[in-house]
Amino acid sequence: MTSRDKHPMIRQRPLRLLLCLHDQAIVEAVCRSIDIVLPGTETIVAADQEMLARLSREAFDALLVSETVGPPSTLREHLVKVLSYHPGLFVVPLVAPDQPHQIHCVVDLDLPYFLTLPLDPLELNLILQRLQLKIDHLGPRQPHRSTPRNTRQIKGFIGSGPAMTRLFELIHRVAEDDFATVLILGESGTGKELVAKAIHGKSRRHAHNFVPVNCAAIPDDLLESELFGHLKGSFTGASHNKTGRIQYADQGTLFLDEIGDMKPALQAKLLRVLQEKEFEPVGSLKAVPVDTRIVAATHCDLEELVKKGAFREDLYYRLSVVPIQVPPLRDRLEDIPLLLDRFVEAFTTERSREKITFSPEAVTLLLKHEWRGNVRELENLVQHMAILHGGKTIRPQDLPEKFLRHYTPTADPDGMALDRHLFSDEVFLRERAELCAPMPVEERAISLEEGPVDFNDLINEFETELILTAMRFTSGNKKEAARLLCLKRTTLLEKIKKKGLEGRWT
Ligand SMILES: Nc1ncnc2c1ncn2[C@@H]1O[C@H](COP(=O)(O)OP(=O)(O)OP(=O)(O)O)[C@@H](O)[C@H]1O
Repeated sequence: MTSRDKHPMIRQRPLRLLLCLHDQAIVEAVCRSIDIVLPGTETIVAADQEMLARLSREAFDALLVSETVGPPSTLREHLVKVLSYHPGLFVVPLVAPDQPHQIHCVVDLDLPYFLTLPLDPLELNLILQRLQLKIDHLGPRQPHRSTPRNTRQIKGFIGSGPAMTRLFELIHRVAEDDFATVLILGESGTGKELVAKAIHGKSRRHAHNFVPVNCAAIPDDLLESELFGHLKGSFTGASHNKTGRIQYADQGTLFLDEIGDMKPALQAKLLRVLQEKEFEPVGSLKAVPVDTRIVAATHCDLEELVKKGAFREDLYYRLSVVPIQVPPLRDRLEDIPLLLDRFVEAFTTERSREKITFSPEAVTLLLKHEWRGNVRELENLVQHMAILHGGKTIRPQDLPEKFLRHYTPTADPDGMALDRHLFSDEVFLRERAELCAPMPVEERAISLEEGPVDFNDLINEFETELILTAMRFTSGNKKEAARLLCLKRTTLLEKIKKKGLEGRWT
């Protein structure tokens, strides 16, 4: 009879432990003790970069963690994140007594269990026994991640770290005050439009229209009548009265994306709407009252534009009553596993495709990427992978080249070098191109020897061909075409309209 059989209250559920330890000798010592004290335990060893990703995706009973070779703050940073995302997890840091910052970290975070280095086998065994007891009394482990503390989550909006928690809090507060103008700042693809929609959705205006206008995608001469509307005959081509988008946003929210691209004459007219709550359609002298909340967004440095005289200072101050900064994805890498889950679920369900999963090694590489295109880049990657590898687990060698800078093929048990070419970007693009016939984007040799070329004409022509290609490829599905081109749907719609391309892809 074993010692466990003598204690009927102790169940025999095998445990799952995550070890994030930075010395192979310590890993071996811990594994030896586990084999003796907790036989049958599943032990997973992870590098510190993949620790958070694994904890988000899989269920573990405990984490044993020691400090990386990185800066001294790493252990604390990791522990703060782990404790806030997984409050029920049994966390045991391994600390060196001659490293005061490590001891402070345990004390400050009020961690009940820790081990000191060098490891004392008796101390280790004791901790492991406590772990078994605690877990058997607490019942089954929580599947996957738990909801972060103090987060007022917003449906469909992924974000778990402190910066996103603050953002959600701000969205709720701004939504309650229904008049203040909001200026959303952040790099392209960080989710500025999602923030604007969330503010609208949480405000009392939610039953009315949310009207987005991309100021960069509409030609300057059309933007005024798009926004404010016009009277029949007010200019050549104005064959009928037109209602402006601002009117559609009455009682609702007008979202002015890329506000930094708005020309000064129009800025003055917008300022009037903000100050007087009324506007005049083009060609009319009669002011129309309007009750709309204006939410603007930009990836530009508006203060810099003000200094250069390209943006009105008074409008800048009017717009930025409440500035909201959306953090870039590289500053919130902990969200990547959650975003992956969400985008896989959304894309495969919407397109009736087989699901994909990302291997821990692939996730580790994603955590090292710079994400200049932010969340939109991640969303596009998921779609790219789901098209190519539906039903499979994505391994490092399946990822596009740009993710492999930190990858060592020798560490790849499957021999990346052998099948890398099968999954490259070029193959993906070729497959996609073959499906898309006829293919209007031709190979073109541009020679400057024959004289100057018109840069704008060429770019314009290429843009047209690119849009037509995407529209043909998606059989006229604008939403899907916008995805393939990494554009917002509204931007694509504006471009199609501006260039008169409607129907030309058939
Ligand atoms: N936190 C998030 N959770 C879930 N999806 C997100 C999140 N952030 C962004 N997305 C998705 O990423 C894509 C890009 O987001 P969005 O269009 O809001 O970015 P943006 O900052 O307005 O981009 P741009 O500056 O190019 O206009 C959208 O499909 C959006 O739904």
